[in-house]
Amino acid sequence: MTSLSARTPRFALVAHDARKDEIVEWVGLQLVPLSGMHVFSTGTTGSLIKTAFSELNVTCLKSGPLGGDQQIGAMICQAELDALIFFVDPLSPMPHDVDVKALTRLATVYDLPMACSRSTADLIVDGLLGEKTDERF
Ligand SMILES: O=C(CO)COP(=O)(O)O
Repeated sequence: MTSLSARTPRFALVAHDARKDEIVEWVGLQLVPLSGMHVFSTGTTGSLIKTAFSELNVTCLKSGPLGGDQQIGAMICQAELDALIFFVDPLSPMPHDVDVKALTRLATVYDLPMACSRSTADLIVDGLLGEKTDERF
């Protein structure tokens, strides 16, 4: 087993419009651990996070409806991510619903730690940075 310090954890952070304020707030609460990670994000979510926390290492992909969800899905297939934090809006129809479903499906297929809520996102951060029993690091 390699140690966590062997490489920087890579997190994808994504939120639908109704939950963008929530993900920015969550990032603020997890700023210390996230500072040691490489963050990938869909376009609009990533810009908001970058604006709020310029000290974070954030790579912005395409906006979700323009292919950003699919870019993150491709990263999952290529084992380029360690976790997906995806604050989904369960109450609104989405024009790119198929992309949303494909993304969560791929996270499941590849057994990638995925959180759609703050409490689970906290558990993932704690789990990945706590005592390591996970051979992915
Ligand atoms: O739509 C999204 C995820 O499905 C998020 O995309 P944005 O961060 O570009 O709004």
